[in-house]
Formats: sequence, structure tokens, C-alpha cells
Amino acid sequence: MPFDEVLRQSPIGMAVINFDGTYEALNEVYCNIYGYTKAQMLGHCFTMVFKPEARASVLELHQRFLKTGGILGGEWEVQRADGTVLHVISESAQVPGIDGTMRRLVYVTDITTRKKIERDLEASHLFVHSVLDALPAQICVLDEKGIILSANSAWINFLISNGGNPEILLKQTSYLDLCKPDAKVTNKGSLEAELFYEKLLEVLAGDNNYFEIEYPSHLPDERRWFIARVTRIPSAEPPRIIVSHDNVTALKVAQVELHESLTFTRKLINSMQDGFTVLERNGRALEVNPALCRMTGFMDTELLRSGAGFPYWPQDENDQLQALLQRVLQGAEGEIEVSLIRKNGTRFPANMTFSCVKDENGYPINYIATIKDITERKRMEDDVHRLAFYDPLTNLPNRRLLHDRIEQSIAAGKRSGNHAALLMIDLDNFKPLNDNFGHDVGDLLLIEVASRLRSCVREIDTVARFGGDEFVVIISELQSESGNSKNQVTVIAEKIRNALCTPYMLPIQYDGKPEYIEHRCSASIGVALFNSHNTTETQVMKWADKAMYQAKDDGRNLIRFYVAPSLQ
Ligand SMILES: Nc1nc2c(ncn2[C@@H]2O[C@H](COP(=O)(O)OP(=O)(O)OP(=O)(O)O)[C@@H](O)[C@H]2O)c(=O)[nH]1
Repeated sequence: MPFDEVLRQSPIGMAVINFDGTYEALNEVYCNIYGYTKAQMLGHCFTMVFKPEARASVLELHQRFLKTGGILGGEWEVQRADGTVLHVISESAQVPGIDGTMRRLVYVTDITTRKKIERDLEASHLFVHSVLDALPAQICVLDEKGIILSANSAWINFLISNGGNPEILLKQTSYLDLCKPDAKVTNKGSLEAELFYEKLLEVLAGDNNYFEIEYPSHLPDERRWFIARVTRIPSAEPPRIIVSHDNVTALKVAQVELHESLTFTRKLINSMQDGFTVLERNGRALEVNPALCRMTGFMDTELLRSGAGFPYWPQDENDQLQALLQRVLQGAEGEIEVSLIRKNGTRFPANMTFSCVKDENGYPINYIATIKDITERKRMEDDVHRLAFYDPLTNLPNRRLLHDRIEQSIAAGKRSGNHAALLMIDLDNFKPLNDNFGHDVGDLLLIEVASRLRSCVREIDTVARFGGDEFVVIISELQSESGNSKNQVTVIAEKIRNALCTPYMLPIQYDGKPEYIEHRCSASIGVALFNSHNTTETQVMKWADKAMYQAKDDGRNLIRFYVAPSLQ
């Protein structure tokens, strides 16, 4: 085939260039690569497709090639007619011209697209590597045999910090050699190391695509934990295995600290004397302590049952509980004294304190309640109250409470306009009983007198022990008219006098044996009838006392009235 025809039909760009560099012949493909017409190229120097600064050197290469032979080819960065840059690959051969001098036949292929792909690929590799290098996890990529193909900076640094040599990356090193249970770089000899090795073999063999394992890797002066994750990328051809190690020491330490703190908190809660519970807003208890179970009689499983809420709270006071919880949700501290109900139905007084736990956004999520059994405190309060206001022998109100009751009676009279009466009652000849049979027997008589006095009056009336063998009775709500009220009191006073005259059977010990003595006694009763006008407590007491002494003076076992001057 004539040379011109070869040029014409060639699928690759071809040109013939003489010694001084001018194109002697070229084909269409060649012209198209550079974006010129044949006419624009023929007779011109081939350096026209190079950047100006490269032209002299490429001409020199061309001429040296024609003079001395050798190889002239490779990849070039050149310019199209429109100034755009393109990459070509060329090969050259010497061919003789008609005049016998040598020409250069050059074959050119446009590789711009391939170059771009190569560049993009390189950029993508670089990107992937820089991402991997930026990750704190230690990552390396293995082939199916376990050979380390690449590793990120964290992995290399870890290798170095554990005494390894990063050059192993260049030496087709098998990861299996590094992580053998007895290898230096791993947590040598540990159970986790053996497990890791076994599992890695499975992934390399394609029997498993993923596993992760947490393992300790302590240094002499530092405790460390890692998580190893091994992933086989099945879509990769040939398959690749990614091994990553994450230092999870901080997390682990936090977990350990959290666990210790929770254990401590639980111990604290469990050792509390007071009941303690944490509830969700829907009423489900999340925590209850043994003290709460002890005081309520419910088992923890019963209290923790979904929706159980506060089963020891009295049903009829549920509204109060709901209102309290509502206040607590709004940020108030809620404290309440309530009579709680044990599982067996019995009650006990408790002091409950409520507060609520909020999440990081300030939204209330849980209630916390502490429950204090205040039975003992209440009993002590009652005792203190009793000691302060009641006579310990007869359980009757003492002088202090009597004082209040007289005040109340005067106030009630002011409101109603009714009369009231104060009876001062002193036993006659009490002393001889004490003297003959002892104080204990005298006490028995006083107790019996108290009981008889109580049985003579209504609930609303007061019977008090004034001291020694002296008692006071306040009769309230008599009629407003003084004559009528005097009649009413007379009946009651008479009833009292009779009751106290009735013989007493007092148990005594005689020669170590229980016996009874019959004792007869009487009482002198002074009555002060009063209404609210110009009356004070002291006055009323004085009047009754006076009347009582009158009764004594008149011979005992008598009732005498003191009529207030305002009523005379
Ligand atoms: N057993 C006993 N005796 C008491 C108690 N408090 C006071 N007494 C005694 O009660 C007696 C009261 O004395 P008086 O009221 O003067 O004696 P009385 O024999 O009743 O004489 P008249 O009142 O004049 O009839 C005294 O002997 C006190 O020691 C007590 O709590 N228990």
C-alpha cells in the first residue's frame, strides 16, 4: 500500500517530520488531535503544538534522534490550536526521505481523557488516604492472605508506639504475623488475642464478613482498652479486609466510673433507713429500696410493677397526691405528712418528700420520693404533748390544759350567750388513806375518782386534775338564763357528789396476796356559774375555790355555789 494511503487509513495520528522540524506529511487524525487543518500544519515546524518554552528543547531532541537514533517517545503535554492543553503519547521511527536523508515518522495518540481519569483516581486515593489519616482509629487494609496493603497514620503511630517498625508496610508483611497471640505488637497471650486471631482467619477465608472485639492492651504505666473491628468488603475485587482499632479507654474509664458511681449510689439507697423510690411520670417505679418494702410490706416486684405508682398512698387522698405531683413538676419541692397504708391494710404516719428529675433540656422526667416512717416521732410528740397537758396518773387534762379549756369556755359563752359552770372538787379526808395504806393505794383512789367524774359528764365537758386530791369540772353550754342554768348544774353536781360517795373497792397486797379494801369517802364541791360578762379565768377559779372551801367549812360532802356579782 502506498505510504500516503497508509497515512490516510491509519486510526492513529501520524506525521512525517523532516530534519529541520517541518511537517512533510500528516494524516487527518493527527490534525484533528491538535485542532488544525492540514494546510495550517504542513510546512510548519512540529514545535507549533508545544508550549513556546518547550519548543527549542523538543526540536533538539528531534534532531538528535535523527542524527544518532535511539528512542524518542513518551507522554507529552501539548497544546491544541484553540490553546487548550492535551496529553498525548507518541512513538517515533526513522524513515528515509526521497532525497535519502532521514525523516522522523511519529505516531500520536490523544490520552487526555485517560490522563484525567488517572488524575481523578489519584485525587480520590489521596482524598481517601487523607480521610483515613484524619481518623483517630487505627486502620489498615489487608488482602485475602492477610498481607497489609496500606495503613493510616494512626495505625502506623500505634505500631511505632508499640515498638513495631513501619517499614513492614513495604515488605508484604502479613497481619497474621503481627497479631499472632504471642506476637509483640498485640495484647500478647490474652484470651482476646487468641479470639481475634481465630476470627480474623474466618474473615480472611470469607467465612465471616465482620466481627468486633474489645480487648485490653495495657502498658506498664497506662491502662488502655481498644475495640477491634474487622470488615470484609465483599464487593471489592479482589476482596479487601479492613481492620480498625479504636482506643476506647476514655469510654471504658467512664463506663467503669459510671458503674462504680451507680453501685455506690445503689448501696447508699439500699442502706437508707428511709424509703426511697424513683418513678417515671406515668407512675412506673424504676427504683425502690429495701426500706420502702420494709415499711409498706410490699415486695419490690409489686412496687416496680408497671403503673403501680404509690400503692401505699390512701385512695381517698388521691386528689391531694395529684395536686402535689403537679406542683413538683412545676419545680416546687413537695413535702407532706400522710397516713400511708401498708399492704396488710394497717396505717403508719409518714413524711414524704417529692422532687423531680429533669433531663438536659429541663423537661421533668422522673419523680423522686423519700418516705420517712414517723411513727416514733409522732409517738414522742404525743408523749411530749401528753406530759405537757395531761396528768400522768389519771390521764386527765392538767392545770395548763385546764387553763385553755376555761378560756375556750368563756369564749364560747361570748358567742352563744349561754352560761357555763366550773366545779372545784376536793376529796374529803383523803390524807388518812395515804397514811394508812400508802401512796399507791391513794393513787388508785384518785384514778377511780377521775373515772367516775368522767362518767358523770358529757364529752364536751372537761374533767381536769388540778393537783393533789383536787379536780375541776367545766360544764359548758348551759342555758342562758341563770336560774335554769343553776338548776342544770345542781343536778350534775349532785350526780358527781353521789358518784364520789359510792364505796370504793381498792386492790391491795396483804401478806403478798391480792386483797381489796372497801373505802368510803366524799367530796366537797364549789361551783362557780359564769357567763362571758366581766369574767376572767382567774376570777372563775377563785370563785369556785371559795365555794369549795365554803362546802368544807359547812361540814364536807356538800355543794356550794358562788354566784358571780354580775349575776346577783
Ligand atoms: N396518793 C397520792 N396522794 C397525793 C397525791 N397528790 C397529793 N396527795 C396527797 O393528798 C393529800 C391532800 O391533802 P388534803 O387535801 O390537805 O387532805 P385531806 O385529808 O383530803 O383533807 P381535807 O381536804 O381537808 O378533807 C395529801 O396527803 C397529799 O400528800 C398523789 O398524786 N397521790
